[in-house]
Amino acid sequence: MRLPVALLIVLLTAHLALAYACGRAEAVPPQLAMLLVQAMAAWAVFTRYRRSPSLIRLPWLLLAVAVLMQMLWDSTNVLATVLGDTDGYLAALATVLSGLYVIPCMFMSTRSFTQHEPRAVAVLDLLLLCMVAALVYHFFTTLLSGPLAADPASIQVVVAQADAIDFSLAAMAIVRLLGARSFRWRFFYYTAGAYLLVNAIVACIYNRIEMHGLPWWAGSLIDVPHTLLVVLALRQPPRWLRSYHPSLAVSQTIASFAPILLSTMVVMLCISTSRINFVPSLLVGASAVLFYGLRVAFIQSRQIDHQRAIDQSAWRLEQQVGRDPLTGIANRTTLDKGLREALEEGRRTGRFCSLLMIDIDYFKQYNDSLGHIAGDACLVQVAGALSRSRVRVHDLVARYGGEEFAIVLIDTSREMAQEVARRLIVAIEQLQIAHPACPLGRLSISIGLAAQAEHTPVDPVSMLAEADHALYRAKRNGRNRFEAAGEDDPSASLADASSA
Ligand SMILES: Nc1nc2c(ncn2[C@@H]2O[C@H](COP(=O)(O)OP(=O)(O)OP(=O)(O)O)[C@@H](O)[C@H]2O)c(=O)[nH]1
Repeated sequence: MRLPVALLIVLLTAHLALAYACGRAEAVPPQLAMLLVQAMAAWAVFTRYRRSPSLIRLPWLLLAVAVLMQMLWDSTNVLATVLGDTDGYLAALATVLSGLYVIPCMFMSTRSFTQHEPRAVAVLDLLLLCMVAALVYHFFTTLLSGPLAADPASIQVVVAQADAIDFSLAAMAIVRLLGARSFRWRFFYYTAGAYLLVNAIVACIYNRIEMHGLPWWAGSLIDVPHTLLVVLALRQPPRWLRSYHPSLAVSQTIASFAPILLSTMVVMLCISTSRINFVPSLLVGASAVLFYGLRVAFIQSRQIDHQRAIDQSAWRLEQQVGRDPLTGIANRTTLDKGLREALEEGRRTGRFCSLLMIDIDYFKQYNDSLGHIAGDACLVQVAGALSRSRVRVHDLVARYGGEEFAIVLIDTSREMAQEVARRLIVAIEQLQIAHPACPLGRLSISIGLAAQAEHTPVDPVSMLAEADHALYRAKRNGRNRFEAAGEDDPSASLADASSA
């Protein structure tokens, strides 16, 4: 930091001394010193660019390009003086560069720089800014050539126009500083905003002094914003910049407002240039409005796509949360919810539901003799067979836990549920899953049945307890069978399903 500051002091002193010695601000030697100060500013910004993480590199690069364009603009003026540019080509080129300098500044102050922004939006902004640069050039050249050039009022219009542009650029950067939530972005807008503001003030003073003839020291004014830029870009950022945190609402409002600033600024510019260049101003102004509309349309369509993707993943997540990961059927949470809804529906409509609790017989022995992997595969097979054997699509087949399953049969009477239970026992038999440790030699299930009645509570716990109790009886009574709750009388006990 010490070396650049020392160099800067040498250059600033040299500028003043050379201007004093030459007696003119526009003399070539002092202007060369000024160009070196600008080169230092571009180098300082470029150093920041190289040190920044990739997401924030582009704005620093744009700021460096803006300084380089100013440098190019001043170099063209120096060259015109050295060559004694009689045809005014170099002066015209300087005017073009003064217009182009606006582009990177506007771009860095109005872009959102988010990765989600569609590429088409960046292209539209760039296109609009190129049109603005062309308009500014056209406007300046019309005013400064031909009959209007002799009129002092023309010069005043150009100066006022330039001031309006410079102060708007500074204002845009400062507004972005107030809305930046990340410290790195705040630091960028702080540096850019301070530079653009001082640049606008200096240009405003310089242009007004120039109208009455420049004193020898006036050129040093142009060094001020560039000196500031070197100091700000190389120095440690001030502390308040770290502690300032805009709220999310403020930050979002400013970020979404930035593109409107660009269009508004272009339309205002077009209104003021339309007095001299009516058709080009009208074209650029209309494009600003049209491009803003297109930008909103592009962003909205991208947001609809994002929303759709979010909805899909939320739906997938919901499915996963309510599913048993091994068998893919509903899990205990979904069962509780589905059973409660079925009970409420039954109570409201009088179309009662039934519940089957299903348990695989001797499953511990199955695991012990064939291993847990085979046990898992067996659970998947049983779950598939139960799902295929349900009566209605709305019937809920769930894994209750371990080797226990449950089925909620909507609008199903006790008699119909008994019929379903019988069918399920047969369906598992038909799977013909060998079970060496089972007396039957193949896998079987036992079922406990509970049917909803007028008095059944809507809370699923009591119905689950009833069905579980019936299941316990089915196990006790020999397995491979079903029992219905409330039929404790052995004569009412339902027959072995295989004999049904
Ligand atoms: N492979 C596998 N086994 C499981 C899983 N969940 C529970 N089990 C096993 O299931 C067996 C259940 O055993 P028990 O509760 O004694 O019941 P059972 O052997 O079927 O006897 P009964 O129900 O009386 O016929 C235990 O050995 C558990 O380890 C699972 O996800 N995968």
